[in-house]
Amino acid sequence: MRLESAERSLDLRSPAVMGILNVTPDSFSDGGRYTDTSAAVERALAMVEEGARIVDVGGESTRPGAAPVEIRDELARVLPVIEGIRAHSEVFISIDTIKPEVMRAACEAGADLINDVMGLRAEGAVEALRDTGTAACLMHMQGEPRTMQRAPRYDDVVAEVSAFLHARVAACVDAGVPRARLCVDPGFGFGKTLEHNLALMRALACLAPEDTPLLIGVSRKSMFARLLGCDDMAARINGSVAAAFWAATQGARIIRTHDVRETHQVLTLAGALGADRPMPQ
Ligand SMILES: Nc1nc2ncc(COP(=O)(O)OP(=O)(O)O)nc2c(=O)[nH]1
Repeated sequence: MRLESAERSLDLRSPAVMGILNVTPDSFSDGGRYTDTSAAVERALAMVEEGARIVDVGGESTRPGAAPVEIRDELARVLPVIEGIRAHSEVFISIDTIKPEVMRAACEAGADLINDVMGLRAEGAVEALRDTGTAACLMHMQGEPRTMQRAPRYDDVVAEVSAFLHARVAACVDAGVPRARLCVDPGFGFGKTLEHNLALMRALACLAPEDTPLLIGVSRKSMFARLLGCDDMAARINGSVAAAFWAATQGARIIRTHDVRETHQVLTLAGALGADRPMPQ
């Protein structure tokens, strides 16, 4: 399995680690740490050394209640960082944004993947993907960041999230985007209760369209606070890496994480055990 972009191709026969680089002042777990461009580029290169095969650059927090960011401010945050990483590394770079204008500019600056928590539903987003020739991650969210966690409700969360991911892939393919450039993500914590998140974790192997890589992002999320009783962010790493191991056994191909070294070690173990592929049903 591979994920194709205009300039690079990602081999996903074994799961890839996507290192999170939030260049925001208010991201829920690492906000404010990498607002200086050189510090952000240094962190990106360090994550590559630790085993990241994708670096996910985000300029706008998507946590519940986060303040929206103007296009010009988001561009000012992400473009220098993408250019700086590209000047030093051939690593796959993703841009975590919902705005088509930011997608286009980031891809121009060297990004290979559009990571859109809205599943490319904004007007012009699918066209931006088609025109830039990059890859994309299509994520499910119920509602919008400001309100999504107020009262998430589904008749069948697995069926509804899977149907959404199939529909977004079809929409992109119908618009002329090759399937080989697409991956999908159930969107843990994006309009989901703990029970919804756990149901999706149990059903990972059946969420994505056939031959479409599955990306998951549970790193340090509040689902672990409730389940494991660990409010402290650092204490959530055990749940995060255990979930990464589980996801690999269920066929997930990209694991989005703040803790790159630890996640890479866990996925290396999964590979050594022959466990990083879907278990026979
Ligand atoms: N594809 C994908 N992208 C995502 N982007 C942001 C967050 C939220 O986490 P984080 O980036 O750490 O926080 P913030 O949005 O506050 O910057 N989660 C996902 C996710 O689960 N999947």
